[in-house]
Amino acid sequence: MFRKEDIQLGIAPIGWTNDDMPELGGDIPFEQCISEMALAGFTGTEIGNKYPRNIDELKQALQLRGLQIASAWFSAYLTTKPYEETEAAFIQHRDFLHAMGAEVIVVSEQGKSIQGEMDTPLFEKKPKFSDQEWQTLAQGLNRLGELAQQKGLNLVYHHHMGTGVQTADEIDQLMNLTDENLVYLLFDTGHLYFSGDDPLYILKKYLDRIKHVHLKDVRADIAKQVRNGQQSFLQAVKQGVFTVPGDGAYDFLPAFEILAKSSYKGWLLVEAEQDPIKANPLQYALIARNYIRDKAGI
Ligand SMILES: O=C1C[C@@H](O)[C@H](O)[C@@H](O)C1=O
Ligand SMILES: [Co+2]
Repeated sequence: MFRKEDIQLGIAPIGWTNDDMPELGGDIPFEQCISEMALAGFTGTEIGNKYPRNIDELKQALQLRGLQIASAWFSAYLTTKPYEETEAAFIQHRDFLHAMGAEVIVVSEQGKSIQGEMDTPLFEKKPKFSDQEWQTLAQGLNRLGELAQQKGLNLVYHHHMGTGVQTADEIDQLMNLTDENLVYLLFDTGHLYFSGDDPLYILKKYLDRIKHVHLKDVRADIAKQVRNGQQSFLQAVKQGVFTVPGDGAYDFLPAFEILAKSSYKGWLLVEAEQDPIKANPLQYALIARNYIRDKAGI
């Protein structure tokens, strides 16, 4: 279905160790994490907090296992802090990713976000941006997008549960307000499904602006409990709302077909944060790898 030369397959470290909740997988060493990624058949990864920040050390550890850095998450605070603060941090992050050979920078606006708050109900307390905040966010992202391109990278915006850019309407708003040649989109199946939106609506509408993909599946019964029980994002993750493709409720086949027919070239990155005690990371990485081989033909 996909042409092998167009696609690189990666997996995020968040199934081994969760940066937001170190109690999930805090004891799993970095080397075990990246060795198991390679063993499961992946050739790339994003960055977790256990990864060495020394460029040569990180490159060597990855090269030994045939892995590359696909990208790394960047938290922007454009709506709540002076632009210059976000810009200074972004430049450092960009230069690190450039040195690591990545081609995209994952950006998420964390101003007003509740995704890291353990007791804040996800659906009831979801932030909403004012008109002024939307303008500030869009202008700031355009400027960051330009900075990314100065080093040959593209900014891909990560819509995310518990943030001001979560729903399909909010993604529409962001895409309308930002420059299509500076701000691109990261398509994350799990966040759209959990939000109650149709991932295919976003995929089809913004196919030309999607430059990075996170493959995340959802356990629908847990998603429903979280919504009805007024639980937080972190509580949802702890309970196992997310899992790898092939283990949850989302059928990836239509999305794979659309991407394969499009001009998409880049990463498909499995990302399934869950408790590694309940879901053995190597076992789940293999479930994902086999599912992708079966459904996407790569
Ligand atoms: O891309 C992501 C990065 C994680 O830190 C985040 O919480 C997760 O849900 C995600 O999609
Ligand atoms: Co993601």
